[in-house]
Amino acid sequence: MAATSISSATNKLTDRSRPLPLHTTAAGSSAARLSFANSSISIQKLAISAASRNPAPRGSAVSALKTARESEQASKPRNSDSAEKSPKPTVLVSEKLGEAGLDLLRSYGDVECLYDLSPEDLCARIGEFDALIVRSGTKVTRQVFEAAKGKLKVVGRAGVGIDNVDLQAATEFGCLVVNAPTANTIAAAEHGIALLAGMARNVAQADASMKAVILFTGQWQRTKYVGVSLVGKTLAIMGFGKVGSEVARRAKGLGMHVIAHDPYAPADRARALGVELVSFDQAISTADFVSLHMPLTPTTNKIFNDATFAKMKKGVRIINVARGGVIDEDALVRALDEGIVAQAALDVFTKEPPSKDSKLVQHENVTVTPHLGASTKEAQEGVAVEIAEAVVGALRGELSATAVNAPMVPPEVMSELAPYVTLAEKLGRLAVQLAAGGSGIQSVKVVYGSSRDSDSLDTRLIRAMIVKGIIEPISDAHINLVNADFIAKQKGLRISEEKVAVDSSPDSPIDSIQVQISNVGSKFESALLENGNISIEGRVKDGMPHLTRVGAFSVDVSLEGNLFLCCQVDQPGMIGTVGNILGESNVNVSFMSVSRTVKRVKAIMAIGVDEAPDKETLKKIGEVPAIEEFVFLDL
Ligand SMILES: NC(=O)C1=CN([C@@H]2O[C@H](COP(=O)(O)OP(=O)(O)OC[C@H]3O[C@@H](n4cnc5c(N)ncnc54)[C@H](O)[C@@H]3O)[C@@H](O)[C@H]2O)C=CC1
Ligand SMILES: O=C(O)C(=O)COP(=O)(O)O
Repeated sequence: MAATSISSATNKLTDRSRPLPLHTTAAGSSAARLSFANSSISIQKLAISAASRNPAPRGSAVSALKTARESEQASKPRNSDSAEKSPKPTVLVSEKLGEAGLDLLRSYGDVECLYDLSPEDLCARIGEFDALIVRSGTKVTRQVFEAAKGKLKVVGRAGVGIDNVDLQAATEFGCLVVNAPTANTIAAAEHGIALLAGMARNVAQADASMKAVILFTGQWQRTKYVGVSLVGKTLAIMGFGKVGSEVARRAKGLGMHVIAHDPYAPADRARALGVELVSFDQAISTADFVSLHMPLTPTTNKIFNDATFAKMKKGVRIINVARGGVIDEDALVRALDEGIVAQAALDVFTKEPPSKDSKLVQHENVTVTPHLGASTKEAQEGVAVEIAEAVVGALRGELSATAVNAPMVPPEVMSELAPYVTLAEKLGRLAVQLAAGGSGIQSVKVVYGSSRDSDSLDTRLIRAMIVKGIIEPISDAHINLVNADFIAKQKGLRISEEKVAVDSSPDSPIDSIQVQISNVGSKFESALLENGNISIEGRVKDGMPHLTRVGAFSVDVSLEGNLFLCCQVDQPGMIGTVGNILGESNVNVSFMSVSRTVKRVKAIMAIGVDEAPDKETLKKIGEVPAIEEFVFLDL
């Protein structure tokens, strides 16, 4: 058997006492259950936590999987009270959004448009909403997530840049962040080209001066605004992504020589456009025009500063339609004053709007626009629909393709893994209940038996659910795919994964899942392997999760209801004895499996029960002389 290590998440955080500020879920809400998996947990819960107490969209353009809610509604009587009273999800739109997007949102939830909210007002109102849709003007800070008190499930950024959203805080609070990355690309590129050409020919300055001069003196100044030509000049595109590539394409059409710097851009895309990828220094030192198209990140923050301006060709011209923060604005003013930078055309600023006395905005060699890159009618309609679809999809429990802070799990992987999702959570729950109290769980190993190779086995979903199963019973955390790894880290839980090659049908992604907890004692010592790890293993059989191994014992019991594990002397009459005690207390046995390692020495019984036995019943079982140990587990 070949074992392959898949991945691991490690951390050393040990503060177990601090409650995590996570939102509450409607765990157990029937509305949040997936029908296709016979599953008692939901992808909704998993992706965004109980976000789906909502009716199905009416006539919406959202392309989506049929939701659990829809299936459930369909199977309910028409006049079902609970269905009628289900509140619609609430959506706050805090900046101007195209009508088509608003219509789509309104077809699904209750939408409130509250433009120009102050940060305080946003915090005061946010607790009423399941979703928030913003553009670049709303700062979605940690305070906003705190004020949401767990209600907020998704933040939709109607545009590309998500630097105004505190992603770390969103992740910690289990809130999904989605953006609309494609609909404004052309608009931003066209604005970049407009600024490039307008700056080169002093269009804005000439326009302003002509209006002012004609009004007051009637003069006609033609010599002051002599420009520079673009043809044959070198343009450096800094950030060769969607917008950068489109600017490059257009600049080529203007006869410019285009080079680009982007550490992550594929060379073939550049080659296809006739663009040479060069180093940062080569780009800035050889270009006549430098156009910025990278995101604002800690790495790119003020990446254009005194030192970088000093490396530029004297008389360089700069265009920025990306983010103001990539430029040290004071350094740019100095470079303009010294003539290193001849001109700058800026759509974006470190602080928006910039202060009234901004030297940069006032500079005579600077052309400015108030963050208009995405502001075309076409782009705004497109962005609005793109973000509305993503937000509605997220509220319906789908993992959006534009999720910014969650792993993207394609729908086909989701549906294939759905039965294992249930199994994974139950194994996590069982494993943690087998751990002896008092000692913190720090190390969990998950072993997947699979005939697939590691690359085609996407285990993020499964891992998240194991984490959920382990952590939720012992804390107040509510775990979903967004925050599972983060919370595991917070709790000091190291999860390592291993794949063991087995000869099973390639149609099923996973044959078995084994969860091992190391370095803790067990309440049920028979669950320990020789290496001292608590170990349980499960499989999906006929779509249902089964427990198939406890420690070294093979069992086979469907994971439904609750579970007894008994270890007893392997002798006749044990099944009857325990069965009688349960029967006398009206506890119905649903499944039973007996396993032993050595005949007449030791055996274990795994007994599924529909009802939780009372204390007296448990006491009676404990008093059976041949029973060495037993544990009652809540599934
Ligand atoms: N002014 C406006 O209204 C608009 C501004 N934008 C901004 O334009 C920028 C680009 O947007 P897209 O092209 O859609 O994003 P994108 O993600 O497609 O492209 C960004 C590119 O920057 C590259 N990059 C990252 N770090 C870099 C670094 N240190 N040096 C060089 N390149 C680096 C990435 O590899 C990526 O290829 C973003 O900042 C976005 O917020 C986008 C749309 C409208
Ligand atoms: O999409 C982006 O990154 C933008 O900068 C556009 O911003 P806006 O939505 O126009 O505030």
